[in-house]
Amino acid sequence: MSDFSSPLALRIRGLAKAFDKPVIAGLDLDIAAGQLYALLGPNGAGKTTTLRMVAGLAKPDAGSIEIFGVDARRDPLGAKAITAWLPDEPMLYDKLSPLEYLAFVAGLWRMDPAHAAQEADRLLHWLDLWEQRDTRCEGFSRGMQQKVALAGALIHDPKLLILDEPLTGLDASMARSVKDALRSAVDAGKTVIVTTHILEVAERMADRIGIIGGGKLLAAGTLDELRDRAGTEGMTLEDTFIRLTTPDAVAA
Ligand SMILES: Nc1ncnc2c1ncn2[C@@H]1O[C@H](COP(=O)(O)OP(=O)(O)OP(=O)(O)O)[C@@H](O)[C@H]1O
Repeated sequence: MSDFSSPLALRIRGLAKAFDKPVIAGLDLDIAAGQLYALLGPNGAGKTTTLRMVAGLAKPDAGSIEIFGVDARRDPLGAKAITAWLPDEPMLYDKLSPLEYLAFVAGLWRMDPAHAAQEADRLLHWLDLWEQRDTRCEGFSRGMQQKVALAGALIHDPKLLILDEPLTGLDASMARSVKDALRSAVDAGKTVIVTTHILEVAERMADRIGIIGGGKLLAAGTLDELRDRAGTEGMTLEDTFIRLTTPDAVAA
């Protein structure tokens, strides 16, 4: 059962991108608003490339991308204003403290400084970084840096939040705290897209899952829908993923 009663946060049609060979070739993808969506696929399937095109960091060769109805190719600034992108290795200015970093990012978005300071307070409390607000980021653990980067991604109150492998390298407790933050962002009305190789994360967290392979969307749906499609009822997402991404997978 598809859930497209809510508006679409992301609508992709016919997306194509080649480097020395085609990576994405005719990708169609719909993601409804207010969900946590996990984008899966084998190594090199083009997940990061797709999401970089959505975030306006790579130019598609063909196709269309709409973010909450905003055409990201015609109106890149309008699309960026409602989108946050968190790469797998977020870049922080590590000589800055979290408060300074957030003020800097807010400045790039030309936010009103008083409003930005309020938002920074709220985010730093929410992400449990308040005690470290004036400490330079350079000494922070990877998980803390990830959370500062997440705060930076959220400071301009984007509707769509895209995170590339947000849990890589985090210990169990930090991973839990990032997962909780993402879930509460969805509960607060945001749409969150994550890529992950940790299938258990997709299995437990995602409202819907999309699997990319061969440059296209191979399958999408809830875990149960994917299992139905793969004929792996009662089996794990890993079994389902392997079934759907092997060369004789069920055609989309
Ligand atoms: N800037 C680039 N120049 C040349 N090739 C690139 C570039 N970016 C990506 N590629 C190639 O595009 C393909 C898809 O890469 P991409 O990082 O999008 O895959 P992915 O699904 O995110 O993979 P992974 O799961 O391993 O992170 C790979 O073969 C990669 O080498």
